[in-house]
Amino acid sequence: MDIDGIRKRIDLLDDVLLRIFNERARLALEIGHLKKGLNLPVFDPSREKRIFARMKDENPGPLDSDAIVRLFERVVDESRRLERIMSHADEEEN
Ligand SMILES: O=C(O)C(=O)C[C@]1(C(=O)O)C=C[C@@H](O)C=C1
Repeated sequence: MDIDGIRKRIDLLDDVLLRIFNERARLALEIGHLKKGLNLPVFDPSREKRIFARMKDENPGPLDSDAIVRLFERVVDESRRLERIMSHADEEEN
């Protein structure tokens, strides 16, 4: 396949990633609301460790374990950020 053909396939995958990143973020926000109601902290390091360990175990490559962990750290970091923004916005409303 030529470069344009491969780029079209990458664009399609990027569309899927975009949808999935946002769907994941929405679920993290739901957890954020529940945690707020239960007075639990946003940051759950043991849960994050389990996510990274599971993704390393399931990783088929060619990305190596370090790359997978870096990517998921980024994703989870953004969920945490969103949960905190939502939590502060709730506080300002009340
Ligand atoms: O599972 C949670 O407790 C979440 O808040 C979601 C999430 C995630 O993005 O997966 C985000 C922050 C936590 O530190 C752990 C995991």
